[in-house]
Amino acid sequence: MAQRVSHAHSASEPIMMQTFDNTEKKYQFYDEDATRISKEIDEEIKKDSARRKEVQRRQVKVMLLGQAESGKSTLQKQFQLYYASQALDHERPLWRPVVYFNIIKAVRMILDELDFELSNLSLDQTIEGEALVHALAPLGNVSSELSRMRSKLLPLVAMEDSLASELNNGVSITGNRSGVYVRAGWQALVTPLSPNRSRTLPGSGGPPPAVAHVTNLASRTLLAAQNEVDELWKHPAVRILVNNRRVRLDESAPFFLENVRRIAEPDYLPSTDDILNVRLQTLGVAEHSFDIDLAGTRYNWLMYDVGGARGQRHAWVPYFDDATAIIFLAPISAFDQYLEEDARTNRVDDSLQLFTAICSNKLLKNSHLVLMLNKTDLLKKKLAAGIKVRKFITSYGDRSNSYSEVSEYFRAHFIQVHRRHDISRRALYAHFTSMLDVRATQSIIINVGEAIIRSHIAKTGLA
Ligand SMILES: Nc1nc2c(ncn2[C@@H]2O[C@H](COP(=O)(O)OP(=O)(O)OP(=O)(O)O)[C@@H](O)[C@H]2O)c(=O)[nH]1
Ligand SMILES: [Mg+2]
Repeated sequence: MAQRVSHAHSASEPIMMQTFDNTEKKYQFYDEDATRISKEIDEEIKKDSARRKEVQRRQVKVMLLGQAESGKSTLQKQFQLYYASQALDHERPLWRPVVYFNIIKAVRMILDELDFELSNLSLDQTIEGEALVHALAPLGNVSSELSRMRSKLLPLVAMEDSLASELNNGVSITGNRSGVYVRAGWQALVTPLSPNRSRTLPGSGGPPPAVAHVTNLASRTLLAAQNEVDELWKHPAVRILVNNRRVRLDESAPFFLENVRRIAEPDYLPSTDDILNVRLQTLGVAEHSFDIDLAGTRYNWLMYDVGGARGQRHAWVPYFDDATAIIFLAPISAFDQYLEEDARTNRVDDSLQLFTAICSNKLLKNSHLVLMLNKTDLLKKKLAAGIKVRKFITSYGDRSNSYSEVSEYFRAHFIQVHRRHDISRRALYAHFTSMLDVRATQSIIINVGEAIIRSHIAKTGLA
């Protein structure tokens, strides 16, 4: 067996050699070809990687950080208004259900509070309680008047959960005093495709029928109940409760309730002010993208708007290590407020703690840092209404309760945190802002935007 094989082997040797020679040539041919192709692929990979690097170098990643209700999403809208106003216009009709939702939630909260206060009035022995009894006394018995309004408002209030559930992608949420939570990027559900959009958006051609249906129903119900909404908001008992801060409405509620007749019009289209005033809690992280031109070069601006409540903050970290810049928002009007998620923590204290964590975070050591001391308009209003800072922040002591002194006091605290805890001793760019003021905010946006891009250029060596 072995021999036969050996014989067969030797007999076929020349042929085999011949074959081998040919294969060699073929291999050489293949080798040349493969080398050329491989070189081409290498070149392509290099070019592709250079292209990607170039795209990345032109990409500016900005994170908006701060506690819940600090104004992050409002700042995002202001950026959108300045750099991608077409996209905002495109979205305009889709803010309708959210505006309706804001009104309905406020009406429901007022009615709940009226019920609670009027039935517990005689039980409240505190100074505030007695003051309230005293203030309400001249109104006489308002119960029947209020219950008439309540029954007229019932169909409107009944829409809160279905509206929230549609905006919340079908997740049914029971309304409660602390508010209804709406998921991140709700536009994903109701916004048609447009350029300069959030990444999560589908390419649908308009709001799905369920959202459109519930929006139209809310619109009709509001049209029918607008007189009662107006009457309720202007009712002396409600005025007293609001002025005595017994009803804790969302900050934007007065704006919408005062504008209810305009909003109840059947052809209502949300104005820019409406869009800026709307309160919609962000859940998770929403990415927004638009282009910014600076000195003839186009930069792709990626803005990350995060949920600021304590339970949301863990979702921020994965975005930290390549963040070009952090814009930290601290609402300094919140000195008399406490966290919704922890009623013992003063909101300004929480902002200072959060800012300490951001300044000392190693992953953020190379990020450009901007601080916005926001809601200065509300701070001015609160101080003008006689609310004393020292009542809530004892260390404020006997300083004057004037806007200039109070705002400077808060600024100094944030600057001190930065000085003590900043990990890389970088510069801090601080601004006083009022995010509802379009003109003032736009000029800050231009400033901040350019400073961030310049710092990006300096770090990446881009020209
Ligand atoms: N008066 C006043 N209201 C503001 C200002 N900035 C934001 N608001 C309002 O404050 C509310 C909360 O603002 P958002 O932008 O939703 O807050 P946020 O930081 O995104 O909150 P989360 O998404 O929960 O983290 C909205 O109703 C805004 O209209 C401001 O400078 N002044
Ligand atoms: Mg938000």
